[in-house]
Amino acid sequence: MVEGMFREWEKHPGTVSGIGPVRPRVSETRSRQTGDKRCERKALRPPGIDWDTPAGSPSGSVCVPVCEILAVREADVEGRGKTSGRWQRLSRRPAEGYPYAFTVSYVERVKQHRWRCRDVTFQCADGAVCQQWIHSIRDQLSKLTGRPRHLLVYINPHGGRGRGKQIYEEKVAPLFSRASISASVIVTERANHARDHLKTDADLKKYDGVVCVGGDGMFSEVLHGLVSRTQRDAGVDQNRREQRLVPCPVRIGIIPAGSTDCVCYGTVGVNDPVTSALHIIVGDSQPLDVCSIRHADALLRYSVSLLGYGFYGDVLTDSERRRWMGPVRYDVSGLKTFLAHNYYEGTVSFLPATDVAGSPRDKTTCRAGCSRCLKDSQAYGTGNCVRGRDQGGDWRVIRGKFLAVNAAGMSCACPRSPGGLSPSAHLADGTTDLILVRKCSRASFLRHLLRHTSPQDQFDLSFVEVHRVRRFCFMPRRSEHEGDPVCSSWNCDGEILPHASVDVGVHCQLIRLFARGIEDIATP
Ligand SMILES: CCCCCCCCCCCCC/C=C/[C@@H](O)[C@H](COP(=O)(O)O)NC(=O)CCCCCCCCCCCCCCC
Ligand SMILES: Nc1ncnc2c1ncn2[C@@H]1O[C@H](COP(=O)(O)OP(=O)(O)O)[C@@H](O)[C@H]1O
Ligand SMILES: [Ca+2]
Repeated sequence: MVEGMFREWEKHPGTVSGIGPVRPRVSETRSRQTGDKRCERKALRPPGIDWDTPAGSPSGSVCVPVCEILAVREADVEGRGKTSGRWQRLSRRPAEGYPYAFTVSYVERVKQHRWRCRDVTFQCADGAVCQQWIHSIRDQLSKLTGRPRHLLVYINPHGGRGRGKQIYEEKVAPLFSRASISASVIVTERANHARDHLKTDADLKKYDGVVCVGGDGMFSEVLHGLVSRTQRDAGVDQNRREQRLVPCPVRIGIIPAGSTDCVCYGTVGVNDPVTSALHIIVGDSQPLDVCSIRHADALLRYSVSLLGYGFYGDVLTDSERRRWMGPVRYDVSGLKTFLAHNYYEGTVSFLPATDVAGSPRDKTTCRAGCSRCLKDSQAYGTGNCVRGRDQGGDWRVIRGKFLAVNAAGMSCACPRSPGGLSPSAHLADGTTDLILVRKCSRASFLRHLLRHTSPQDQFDLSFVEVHRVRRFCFMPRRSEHEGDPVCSSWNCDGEILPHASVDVGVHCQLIRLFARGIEDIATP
């Protein structure tokens, strides 16, 4: 019976609609919105009855890849279904003669890279058949490797608009529990709480992933905690440049609840907590390059998105005093910094990534399953980074007065700038895009800034240059006149780095996120 029933499934692995003689048939397509979740009632007909539609795609049928099924559960036959612990009426009374039912939750793509959890309930005449469906779907799900079962979650209760806890409890925890994922939750009590806990105390063997609920600053804490812990466990001294860093075995999930959320936005395509929770549940994996920032050979910090000196450093320094304003602080500080129009003198030396096919101006964006990341990382080696100063090619040196020196390890797309600082940057190719904005008039700089908000090329300006690099160094010029604003600080993924002189290298694919890159599909 079971074999007959699922024979078709084996022929079409990964699709529910191919189950065969008891293929789900639509009895009603009316759906109703319940917050983020829609309920819909469908009927399963037993073999041989009213089997009029040819195989393929009967009208109204659902075809869901198994890897996008989130959960399956028995449904109540009295016309009520169980949702998040609360009883809830389904849209229709059970069809006559079909007293058994089960509900499948699966991923539905909605607008702009957003995912939603959709429920469909199938009715069934026979209780044993119903159980076989449930067991078979569960069996298929259990064969999917890479789905997390146990997660360690850190929530920053003060990030963004201060809604991290609420977002987790209302939008994320119910999805995790539906997918039978257990979560140990820590609400942080101070800055660096998550970093320190990961560095020393957390029993990482118990978890398949670490999740942070907050902004880029909170992500940065988890990044530092995990990378340091991994190196310590592997006996690697991260302060010694010549040591190759060991990639982190534990994936990181980001539930966006911050002010910019650019790491989430640039790896998922949107900063939406439900979408990110669903990417975690299906066990996505996206490798990410990590820059190490050193000063006099000692490690200062790691960064994955923006490393910005001058304009973005000054915006961040000013914005820290205005935290009480919430995310709008960046606009206020941005305007103030723009009007101040400070420039900084210094020397940038860098090692161009001549061995990669792409360039920052080639308009080939990094998308889910990016072949360029795959090719370039294989050639370069995971965790690898150019170490010796003399290793790997010809350094270039540029001296000048800069409004901004930025390095974008990924696009840095965010709601403010959907293309980001470097729209063609790759998530996992082992390079970072070094953007130099030379001193120019306010009007010219404004033109450059405004282009971040449109498809226009922000690099196509005489005072801007961009290079894809493996490593770079910045050395500020010392002041000769007292009172000159000689040094800015670095904005390192949204954290202030008070050093001006730095040496930055890219470690190819040092970490992995519960994401898949931005999907290149037409959404409904
Ligand atoms: C005139 C409009 C110009 C818009 C230009 C937008 C460029 C935006 C590029 C943003 C790159 C962001 C990279 C991410 C950095 C984050 O790691 C980091 C931390 O995030 P978290 O708070 O979530 O922890 N965020 C930031 O450092 C914030 C950077 C935001 C910069 C905003 C700049 C606004 C500039 C406004 C200029 C106004 C000029 C108006 C003249 C009339
Ligand atoms: N409980 C806490 N109290 C104060 N600061 C915290 C706490 N937890 C985390 N932080 C710090 O808050 C800063 C901002 O966090 P983040 O989640 O990135 O929000 P935002 O995007 O609004 O900046 C980070 O530097 C982080 O280290
Ligand atoms: Ca990169």
